[in-house]
Parts: sequence; structure tokens; C-alpha cells
Amino acid sequence: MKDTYVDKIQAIREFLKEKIGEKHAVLGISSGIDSSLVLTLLATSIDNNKIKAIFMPDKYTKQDDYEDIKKLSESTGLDIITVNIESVLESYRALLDTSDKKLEGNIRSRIRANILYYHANLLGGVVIGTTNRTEYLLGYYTKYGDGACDIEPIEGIFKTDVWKIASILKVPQSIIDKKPSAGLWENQYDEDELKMDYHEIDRILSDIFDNHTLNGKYEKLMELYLKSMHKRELPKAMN
Ligand SMILES: Nc1ncnc2c1ncn2[C@@H]1O[C@H](COP(=O)(O)OP(=O)(O)OC[C@H]2O[C@@H]([n+]3cccc(C(=O)O)c3)[C@H](O)[C@@H]2O)[C@@H](O)[C@H]1O
Ligand SMILES: Nc1ncnc2c1ncn2[C@@H]1O[C@H](COP(=O)(O)OP(=O)(O)OP(=O)(O)O)[C@@H](O)[C@H]1O
Ligand SMILES: [Mg+2]
Repeated sequence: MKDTYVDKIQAIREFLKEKIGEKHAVLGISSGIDSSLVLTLLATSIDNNKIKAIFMPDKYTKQDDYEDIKKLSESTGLDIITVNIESVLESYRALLDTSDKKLEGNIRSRIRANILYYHANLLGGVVIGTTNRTEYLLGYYTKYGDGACDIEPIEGIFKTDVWKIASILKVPQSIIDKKPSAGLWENQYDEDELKMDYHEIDRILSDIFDNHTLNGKYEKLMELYLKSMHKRELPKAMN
């Protein structure tokens, strides 16, 4: 079992080396497990001087996240720069009605994408995404927000496997233990919004997409998959 994970780790490292080449890699680091794992994999795959890791807190960011960023910087040996986005959000609040927390959440995600692409432009680099297979299949990400990137190294890995691989690679334990959160509004947690536990979600998704069987509460997940089909396709174009 562990060998399978070791093989996956090796395959992702090879993928990162090949796809990034000599370019810079730019990525957003939240101190959540997905971005922490991707940064840990990058640190052992490419020239560390070519990694631009950016933490972009706002007023909802918890003190624990700031501390986990320090731990991650120590465990990877990489600098993580901080860009606070609250003032940018204030500008949006002055322009638009942001009273709907989900709409404001998507703006947060797209502000972060904007900052990452600024650095990719500046450095001649590529933006590294952190969407895992569970999020990809459910469309559980903001289109052109955290979904905006050039390379997706963990898109084939279910969330529950992200935890296992992070544990093998010794990502700081407080990051592994943290409850998954998109952090798009105060106390937003993935499993509350999805109304299901990630272990159950991954079991059902694996049954549908790997084993081609339908078990458990698959209807709701199938509905999310079908509703988000557009996020996995290029824009419809008339030629
Ligand atoms: N059929 C269709 N064909 C083509 N395009 C279609 C479409 N239906 C909607 N669209 C477009 O897509 C838009 C809706 O998509 P989008 O803007 O993404 O918005 P939406 O999917 O409604 O919201 C994003 C979801 O992802 C979650 N999220 C976001 C960020 C990070 C994380 C995380 O896990 O960290 C989770 C967030 O909590 C929320 O539940 C529509 O406004 C429309 O522009
Ligand atoms: N405060 C932040 N600073 C920098 N990047 C962020 C921040 N919040 C979100 N992001 C970016 O958006 C991505 C999507 O967020 P998501 O919550 O799915 O992943 P995560 O925080 O790494 O892990 P988890 O899902 O367990 O919270 C992050 O991986 C990161 O690249
Ligand atoms: Mg998060």
C-alpha cells in the first residue's frame, strides 16, 4: 500500500520537473493541506531559488495559520512571502455589493489568482494549482480563482490520499490535522458546505469513477459533478 504512495510521490516529482523545467513556479500557500503538500513536493523537485510561495491572508485568517506558515517554511526550507489582500477587498466593497458571502468569497479567490499571475508574468514563471481530485470532480473551487493555473500536480489525488502522502512527507502535523477550509468566509469548512465527510465523499467518488458502481449517497455528488462540467471544459467557442 505504502509503495503505491511512494510511486505516486515519485510520479508527481517527475511531472513537476518536466512541466516546470527551468521556469519559476508561483503558488499560493494558505497553510491548508493541499497547498502545503504541493509546496513540499516542489521543494524536492525543482531549484528552490525558482519557487515563489505567497501567503495571502485577509481579516478571516486565523492566528494558527500564520504559525503554520512559519512551520511550513521551516519544514521545506523555503521563504514564503506574505501579501495581505484585505485592502484590495475593501476596494471591491466600495465598488460592488459584496453582502453575499459566497460572491465575496469568489472575489477573494480571484484576487489571489491575480496576484499569482502578476508574479508569473514578472518572473516568466508558471502558476502551480492545488486542486485535488475530489475538488476537481465536484467543481469545488472558484472558476478562474483558485482554479486558475498552468499546472495541476495533485488533480489525480483524492483528498484522503493528500492526507496520507502529506503524512509520508512529514508535512507539519498541525497542518495535517487542520479542518479543510476554503477560508472564503468566516468559519467556512468544506465538509460543512458539502454536507459530507471527505472519507465518505472519496469512497463514493472512487466507486463511481474507478469501480463504476453506485453506492451510498452518490446522487448528490453526481449532481455536483454534472453541474460543474463547465469547469472541466474550455469555454464554448463558435468557430
Ligand atoms: N453551464 C455553464 N456553462 C458555462 N459556464 C457556467 C455554467 N454554469 C455556470 N457557469 C459559470 O460559472 C460561474 C460559477 O462558478 P464559480 O464562479 O466558480 O462559483 P461557484 O461554483 O458557485 O462557487 C464556488 C464554490 O467553490 C467553493 N470553493 C471556492 C474556492 C476554494 C474552495 C476550496 O476548497 O478551497 C472552494 C466555494 O465555497 C463555492 O462553493 C457562473 O457565474 C458562470 O459564470
Ligand atoms: N490565504 C491564502 N493565501 C494564499 N493562497 C491561498 C489562501 N487561501 C487559499 N489559497 C489558495 O487557494 C487554494 C485552494 O484552497 P483550498 O482551501 O482548497 O486548499 P488548502 O487551503 O491548501 O487546503 P484545505 O482544502 O485543506 O484547506 C490553496 O491551496 C491556495 O493555493
Ligand atoms: Mg484551505
